[in-house]
Amino acid sequence: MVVIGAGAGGLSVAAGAAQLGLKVVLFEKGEMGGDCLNYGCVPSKALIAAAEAAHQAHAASALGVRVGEVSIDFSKVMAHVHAAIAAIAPNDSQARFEGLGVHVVREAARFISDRIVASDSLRVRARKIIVATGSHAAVPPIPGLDTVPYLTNETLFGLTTLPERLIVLGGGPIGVELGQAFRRLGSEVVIIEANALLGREDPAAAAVVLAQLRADGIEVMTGSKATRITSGPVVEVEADGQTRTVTGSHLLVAVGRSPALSGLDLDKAGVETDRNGIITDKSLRSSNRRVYAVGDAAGRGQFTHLAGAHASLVVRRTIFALPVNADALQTPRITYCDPQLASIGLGESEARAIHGDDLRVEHFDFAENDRAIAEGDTRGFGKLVTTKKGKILGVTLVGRQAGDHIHLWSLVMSAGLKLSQITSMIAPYPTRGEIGKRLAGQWYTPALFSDRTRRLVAILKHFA
Ligand SMILES: Cc1cc2nc3c(=O)[nH]c(=O)nc-3n(C[C@H](O)[C@H](O)[C@H](O)COP(=O)(O)OP(=O)(O)OC[C@H]3O[C@@H](n4cnc5c(N)ncnc54)[C@H](O)[C@@H]3O)c2cc1C
Ligand SMILES: NC(=O)c1ccc[n+]([C@@H]2O[C@H](COP(=O)([O-])OP(=O)(O)OC[C@H]3O[C@@H](n4cnc5c(N)ncnc54)[C@H](O)[C@@H]3O)[C@@H](O)[C@H]2O)c1
Repeated sequence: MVVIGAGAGGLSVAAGAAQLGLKVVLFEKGEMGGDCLNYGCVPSKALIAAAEAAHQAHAASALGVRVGEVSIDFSKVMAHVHAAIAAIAPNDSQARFEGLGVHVVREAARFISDRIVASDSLRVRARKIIVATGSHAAVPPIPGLDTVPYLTNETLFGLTTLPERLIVLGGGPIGVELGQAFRRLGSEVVIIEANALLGREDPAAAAVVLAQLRADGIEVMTGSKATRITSGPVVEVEADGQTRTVTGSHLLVAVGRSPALSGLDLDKAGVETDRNGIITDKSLRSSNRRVYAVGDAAGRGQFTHLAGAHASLVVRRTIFALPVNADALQTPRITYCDPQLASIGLGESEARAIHGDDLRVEHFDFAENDRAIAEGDTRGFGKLVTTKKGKILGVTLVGRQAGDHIHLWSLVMSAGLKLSQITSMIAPYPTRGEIGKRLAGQWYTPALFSDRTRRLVAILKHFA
């Protein structure tokens, strides 16, 4: 087996296949661990941890805790970011994978034919080839952008001084997480978003995040398109037919991701692609029956946990010849801003577009959750969307640590559990996680306390 790319997806396939006794050649042209370890999840969450600590220090006075003046030592913050990468790196290292029996080649790979892959020093004829080359920051064709220096996720974590005024282009998960982190570390931040902030998520949940970003002092411009960029950087922005300029000290481009497929010579292998990535069937197989795609390169979503899920499907399919279905995966999505926004399955409007009136929506505010009250942080809510018969279609949670509380729903949806199984669970008190059981319980409330049930109880009491 040949695996191209040693990120979350490629490493998981390589580890699984090698431990099952296959001969595996793994090509990696950059850092072992790919985007997640080096330029994505790990450094961003380490930066967010520092920003959160600064924010909590400021917020402590509301709970009666006085903290002295809070100041940021940016070089120490960055040292923490790089220490987190270094602590996790051994898991993804060349030495570890060679120890598992993988032949690791630190070179760029490309297709020579439908089953031959080559790098500068090696040529391999493979039975199965897994493309796990990930994605990179999309650079939009905004006039002038190519004439000014700008940051992407690949260069941002190399900063040695805190940006004075950071302009963030794009209000998706990357722009929101990093924009808020830099604001809380002391930068002035402007987020320029062409449409709605976190536009793929429930609008009411995104509004809770938007309110917090503004309370943090971030200037969030929604419905605002960057139309020209000149040095400064100065960004010309169009909104509601008006043009205004935004000036900063640094510019971060976070307007989406493009699959990293250039230089692979996929046409020589007959592998078809579209703008999202390699076109695959439900078993993640491409138009070439020997070639599979996983992770960001497969264009089915961009999450480390999804890349890992793809890897296990590909191992099952290619090694055990078992049927698998990547179309049926239920993938949780979490934006690690504060408050966190976590969701799985369909949002309310998507569900309505598919199921029309055959829909029920349960809503529960953290303001009614005892733990949230005790913590003095009642921002956010949970929303459960089902069919009228109770089939679970999706869940959105927005609030402190919402990401940890979407796990329940990930299990429920992937295992096809019923709402009644959630209500029969004992949820420990007082936890924010109780919101899951409350949403499920609320679904039964109208039927439980209906006139019909009362009439039934009136009859039963004569026999009890
Ligand atoms: C700032 C940021 C924050 C993120 N935060 C999160 C998060 O909190 N949670 C989450 O789930 N996801 C997060 N993501 C997304 C996550 O990083 C990606 O979904 C994940 O890394 C995809 O894994 P992958 O294996 O598909 O690709 P990658 O991790 O990108 O790995 C691909 C590898 O292939 C190599 N490669 C490419 N072409 C070739 C070639 N021709 N030959 C040899 N090697 C090649 C690359 O060098 C790279 O190492 C974040 C992304 C960013 C940018
Ligand atoms: N916590 C996580 O799991 C996490 C964190 C970061 C990234 N990711 C993954 O990486 C993906 C990419 O994130 P992203 O935020 O770069 O992309 P995105 O596509 O999710 O959001 C980009 C935003 O930029 C806006 N935009 C596009 N062109 C613009 C322009 N010219 N001017 C102003 N705004 C413009 C879009 O409207 C969109 O809202 C995510 O969708 C996610 O799958 C995950």
